[in-house]
Amino acid sequence: MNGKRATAFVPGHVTAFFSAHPAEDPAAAGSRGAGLTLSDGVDVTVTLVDDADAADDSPVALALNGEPATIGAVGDVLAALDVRARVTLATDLPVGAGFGVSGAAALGTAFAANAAADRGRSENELVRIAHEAEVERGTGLGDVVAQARGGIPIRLEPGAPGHGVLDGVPAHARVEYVTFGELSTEDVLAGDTAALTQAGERALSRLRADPRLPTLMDASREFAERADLLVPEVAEAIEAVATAGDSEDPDGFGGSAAMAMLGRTVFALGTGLSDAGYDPAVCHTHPAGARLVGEAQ
Ligand SMILES: Nc1ncnc2c1ncn2[C@@H]1O[C@H](COP(=O)(O)OP(=O)(O)O)[C@@H](O)[C@H]1O
Ligand SMILES: CC(C)(COP(=O)(O)O)[C@@H](O)C(=O)O
Repeated sequence: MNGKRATAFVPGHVTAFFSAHPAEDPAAAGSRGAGLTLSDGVDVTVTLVDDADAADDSPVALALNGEPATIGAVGDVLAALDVRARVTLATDLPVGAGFGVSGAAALGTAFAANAAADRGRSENELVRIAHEAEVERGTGLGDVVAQARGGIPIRLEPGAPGHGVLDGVPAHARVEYVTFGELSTEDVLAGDTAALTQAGERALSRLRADPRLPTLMDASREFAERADLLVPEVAEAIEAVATAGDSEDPDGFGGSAAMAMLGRTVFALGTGLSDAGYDPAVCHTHPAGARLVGEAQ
């Protein structure tokens, strides 16, 4: 066992709305859209493993909150960097529920493996490697570039650095969320995305004309309906938050909830879900993007 290791933190990312833009080159493929990066995220620790210690040919052994797990993009990132490692993910976020955990795992693995194995890649190169892995696995399109940026990213053009163009909503907010279960990103992305993409482009035009949080939330609600993605539990919660929304909310975001793409998850600004009688997880928008948080021999 070589034992050299590094840890990266990557914020979670809920997509408010998106349009899908496939392309042959995975660096050019991606999505347009907008979402919130979250102070709840994923700590990714990469520990190098000597060839002699590796049980088989696979470049990675992955654990998620202490349990063995498989996230294809993580192995692909290690292979791209020619690194063999154990990867451990620690997160409070639900998996498969629209928080971009797979994107965070891929991006955090890229940052931490580069540091642990001293691969000398730049941030843009690492973001591209993680983005390509995520796109090729069909587990996400725009989470990685959003998580590399932080804040409240607007994805104006799809793709990795060199292709994609990002902007942001200059704001900060308390965020509440409740998850009712998983929704398969792979299944939705593999299906017919024409209606979804039309709805996503419309939502993006609205946000570009008025880059403020209330508009982002409103465009997100309209997107979920037009793209026919709303699930009943989430629709009910959005309605309940709207009804309770007249109560005093210190952040002034009363009544604003929307569905996280792609999960059976509702997120609200301020105290929207608490005011509606739910018992949500609470975090904030995250001011910065993915970063290394530690290295050790
Ligand atoms: N326990 C698990 N539940 C769901 N997905 C898991 C689990 N362990 C690993 N995975 C992998 O994580 C991916 C889901 O990642 P995530 O980004 O959280 O979902 P989403 O795309 O909804 O945001 C799945 O594609 C799956 O391969
Ligand atoms: C919405 C999605 C395509 C998937 O997001 P998630 O399910 O969180 O992986 C995202 O990557 C995006 O491009 O906005």
